[in-house]
Amino acid sequence: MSSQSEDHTHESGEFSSSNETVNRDVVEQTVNTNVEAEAKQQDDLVEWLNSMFPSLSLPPGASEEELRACLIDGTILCSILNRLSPGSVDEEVCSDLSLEPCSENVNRFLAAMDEIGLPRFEHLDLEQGSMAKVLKCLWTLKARFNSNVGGDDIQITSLIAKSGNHSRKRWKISEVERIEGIVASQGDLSSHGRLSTVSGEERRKMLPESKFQCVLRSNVMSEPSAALMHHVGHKFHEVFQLKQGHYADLPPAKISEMMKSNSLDNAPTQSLLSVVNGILEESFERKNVEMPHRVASLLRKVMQEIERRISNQAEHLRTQNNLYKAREERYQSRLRVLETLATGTSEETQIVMNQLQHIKTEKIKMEEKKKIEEQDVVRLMKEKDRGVFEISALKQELEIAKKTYEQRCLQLETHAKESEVKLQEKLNELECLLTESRKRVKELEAFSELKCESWSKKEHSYQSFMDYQFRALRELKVYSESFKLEILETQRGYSEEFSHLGSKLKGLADAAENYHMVLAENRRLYNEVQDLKGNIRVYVRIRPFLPGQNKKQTTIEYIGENGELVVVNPSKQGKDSHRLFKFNKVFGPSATQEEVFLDTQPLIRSVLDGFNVCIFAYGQTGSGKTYTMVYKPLFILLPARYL
Ligand SMILES: Nc1ncnc2c1ncn2[C@@H]1O[C@H](COP(=O)(O)OP(=O)(O)OP(=O)(O)O)[C@@H](O)[C@H]1O
Repeated sequence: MSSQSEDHTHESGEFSSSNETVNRDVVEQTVNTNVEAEAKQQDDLVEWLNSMFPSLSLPPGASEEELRACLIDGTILCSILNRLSPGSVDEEVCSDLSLEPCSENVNRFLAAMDEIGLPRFEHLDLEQGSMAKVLKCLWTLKARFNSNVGGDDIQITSLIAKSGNHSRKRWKISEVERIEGIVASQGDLSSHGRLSTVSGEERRKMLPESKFQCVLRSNVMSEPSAALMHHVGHKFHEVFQLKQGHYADLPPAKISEMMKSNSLDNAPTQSLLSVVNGILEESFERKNVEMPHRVASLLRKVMQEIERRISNQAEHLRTQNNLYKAREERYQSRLRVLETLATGTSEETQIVMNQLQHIKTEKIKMEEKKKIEEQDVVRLMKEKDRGVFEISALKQELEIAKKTYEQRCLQLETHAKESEVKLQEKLNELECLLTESRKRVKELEAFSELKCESWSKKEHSYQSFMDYQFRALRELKVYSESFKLEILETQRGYSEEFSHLGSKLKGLADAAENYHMVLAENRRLYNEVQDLKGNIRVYVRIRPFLPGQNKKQTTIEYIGENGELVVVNPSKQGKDSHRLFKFNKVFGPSATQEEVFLDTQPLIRSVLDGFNVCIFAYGQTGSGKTYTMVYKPLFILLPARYL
């Protein structure tokens, strides 16, 4: 298959040997070409299968899946092989193929293919994925076995060579003989140029001849055609028919004729070599006898012809080598293209695998969902049973309720009849009451008439009272007018008095202003007096004995009115025992808090006048400093004008 597509590509020139960088267009073209070729091969296969097994009735252009469905059980495959090569698969087994597992049939077919030596496929190729390998196998089978005697002979030859002895065991002897007969009928394959398609190893097996003879048989030795051989090579045939020692006896005219003509060019190489061998053997036999000049010339001429052919062969081999190299490069580029395609296909396969994985995941989810739904169904069935049970219970309850309701209705009807009787009685009573009420209404109407009369009398009396009040009101208005006149008169008198008092008040304000001036002067004079009394004054207060103290141990001997104080010192004698001190004032033990405050009161007045004053107490602990300084009713004694 690849060989054909390769040839096709080569013919159409889609791939050139210099196409190192394969661009996308070329790739696409190649792919399209391959796809078209594969589609054609697939159609041919379908046609072939239909021709072999009409019962299959495969549609033209059947898809791979249709072919897979047809071939997957292996029956058709075994039948094909038995048709092409009867006995490849056991007939008895084949007749019972329907009872065999599918894989067994396929196994037999694959084993037979292995024995024959044709390319096979794997089970997986037949079961899933691309059918390319399976189709390729069938195509090869068709190509190899379909070629009969008049068909592609070299393919049959190749098949035999490849199959070897191993495959012959399975093949019928008659079949092998038939094909070998075909090969034998080919004669000299080199003359037809068909051996070139067979590999060197196969060629060696097929033609176990000497290397030299193989060279002679090669088509690249510029052998003359059969027609030419028939036309001009008869002379060499005659020479070849000569017995040893006769080359020297050939007439010179004949040798000249052979050398002058184009016979050498057209003679087969084998004949030329036979001539050389003959001449050489003859010269060896003659030993010391000199070879005739004409024979030597013929030998030289023949040798020159052989050399020319060998050089042509070498040139041809070089050309072939270059051709093979070019083809190899072309194959390399095609391989790269196919690798690129394979990479793309693997990516697509990866995507498909991912999608498959996704589908599997979704399938698992769906199964889980289905399980949940089944559980729901079971639950719903249970709920339904429970509902049915509840409905039956409710029906029973409804029956009971219905009976109860009927009894209740009967009771109510009885009660309604009793109530109706009672209501009738009540109605009678109410009619009696209505009659009585009407009587009362009449009585009340009479009473209301009486009341109306009394109310009319009262209205009359009220009317007279109102008239009296209106009269009194008019009188009051007259009085109020007179009062207004009096008030105006009084207001006038008051305004006169107010103006008089204003003049008096102005005089008083003037007097008060003079008074303030006098008062300021007085204050100034007062503070001047305080200054004159002394800015620093020292007072002494003698604390009385506290309860529990001995009153006889006093050191105060004399307290003068003018601030003199005499203190006695018992530890000293004479004049030094008495000391006289002079202060602004001395308060004795009997002096009260009020007395002390009265003496300091002017200083506090000076403070209120804005002068700075400081009073502090000095003395030993417990001498009465706090007692003296703290005098709570101090402000009560301030003169009223400073408050
Ligand atoms: N003139 C007084 N008349 C009666 N009791 C007094 C007099 N002076 C002081 N005392 C009494 O003497 C005691 C001591 O007085 P005070 O606490 O005033 O002394 P002090 O000098 O302030 O003492 P300290 O320096 O420890 O504060 C107090 O119990 C107080 O009542």
